[in-house]
Amino acid sequence: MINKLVEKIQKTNAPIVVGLDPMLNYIPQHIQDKAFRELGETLEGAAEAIWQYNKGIVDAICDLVPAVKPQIAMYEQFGIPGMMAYKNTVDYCKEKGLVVIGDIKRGDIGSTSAAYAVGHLGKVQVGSKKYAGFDEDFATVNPYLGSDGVKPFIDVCKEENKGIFVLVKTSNPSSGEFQDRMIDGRPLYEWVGEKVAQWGEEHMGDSYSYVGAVVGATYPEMGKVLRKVMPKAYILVPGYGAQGGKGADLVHFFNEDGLGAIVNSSRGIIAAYKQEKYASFGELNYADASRQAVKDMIEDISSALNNR
Ligand SMILES: O=C(O)c1cc(=O)[nH]c(=O)n1[C@@H]1O[C@H](COP(=O)(O)O)[C@@H](O)[C@H]1O
Repeated sequence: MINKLVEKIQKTNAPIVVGLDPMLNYIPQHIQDKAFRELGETLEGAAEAIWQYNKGIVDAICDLVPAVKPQIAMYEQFGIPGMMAYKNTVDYCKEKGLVVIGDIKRGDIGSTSAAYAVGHLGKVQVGSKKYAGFDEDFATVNPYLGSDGVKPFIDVCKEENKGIFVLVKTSNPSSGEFQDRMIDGRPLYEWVGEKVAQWGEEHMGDSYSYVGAVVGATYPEMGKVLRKVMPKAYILVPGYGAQGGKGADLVHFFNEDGLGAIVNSSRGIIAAYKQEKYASFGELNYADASRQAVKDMIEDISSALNNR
């Protein structure tokens, strides 16, 4: 999967992942009205609205980008119907040839992590049969329970040729509360980055590891250090757009070959039609606004990389 991701990034020339983090208040009124007419103002109605909204966006952007990252919380809040919308989204994106990064941020004690890994990336044994559950291509993993929580994911990744992105330095304002704490003269995120590089050696693709890292666009200086600490880890970089990250902040997350990082934007793309810049598209053409926002993001990142 890491090889497929790298190939698709090279083919599209777009080191970009579109975050599918649907909130009801981003969903155009006509989509909500139709779903509520059919299914009522219910969890089912909300899930249908999310699914139709996602489908419109995916159809509009699937030829431009290599990957999408559905954030499971946005679906989970709508209970079982929400989870069905998540699964439909994962399957639809895969059908469209997109690499799917399930943003599930799991991590627990060993046996529990193993169950999460099987449920999202692997196959569960039922009697003599095996079934895939959610079947994403990659998942995000929280490593702060230590190796026991991460290793089961790596084991499943080896069996299934799938990958993970391990949280190293997150984009949120309070991420430093714990992650920046100095331990033996180095911040905790650097220790975690070093561990990611070691875990990564266990499962290498052609040029990058199946074990990637998450480092927020909002901390470019730390990104620069972490790029060197984990030379073979693909870095998933959230925080672009809505959280303030810009193309110019991102250059050090990439290796000299222009590879090594993939930048996420969720609200900045999927709710683009709500921004003044794209308002002329109108609510009905929300997906065209998302397409234009993707093109602008590609341009912003390529020109930053060309000018470095
Ligand atoms: O793992 C992530 O994707 C993630 C890590 C991180 O440090 N910061 C972060 O924002 N994210 C996710 O990236 C997405 C950012 O969304 P926007 O701010 O709307 O682009 C959300 O799905 C977050 O959960």
